[in-house]
Amino acid sequence: MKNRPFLQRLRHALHGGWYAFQRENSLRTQVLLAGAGSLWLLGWQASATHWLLFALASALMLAAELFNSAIEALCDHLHPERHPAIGRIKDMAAAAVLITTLPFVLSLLAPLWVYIGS
Ligand SMILES: Nc1ncnc2c1ncn2[C@@H]1O[C@H](COP(=O)(O)OP(=O)(O)OP(=O)(O)O)[C@@H](O)[C@H]1O
Repeated sequence: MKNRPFLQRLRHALHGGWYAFQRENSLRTQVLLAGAGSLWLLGWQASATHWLLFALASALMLAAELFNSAIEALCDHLHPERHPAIGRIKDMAAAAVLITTLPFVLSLLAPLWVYIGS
């Protein structure tokens, strides 16, 4: 199953993303936030640098959420019963997502800072 053709791997990745999107409320919320953030930057006629920062921050946040969802799904599959260790693992994965929301919010505030400073 290793070293499959690129198009096949791409199909698997898109399938995984779509599965997570259908299953996870928080991923859908973050996609919505990224969309709303794009409208916000459009409204500010943001510079290329601000768009780049926003794109990087959004990609980081969405990727972290996908990893979080994958860890949650793995935990639930391997250990469906409640256990303090599973709770801690899920809490750590959630903390990683929380950290990535900081650059996302900062990337949205960047045009505002430039405006206030000018
Ligand atoms: N099997 C378990 N054993 C112990 N605690 C758990 C277990 N499953 C979840 N928890 C606790 O509940 C919290 C929420 O877990 P859950 O799997 O419901 O994620 P979620 O709220 O759907 O997260 P997300 O919004 O990222 O999808 C975990 O962070 C953990 O503290």
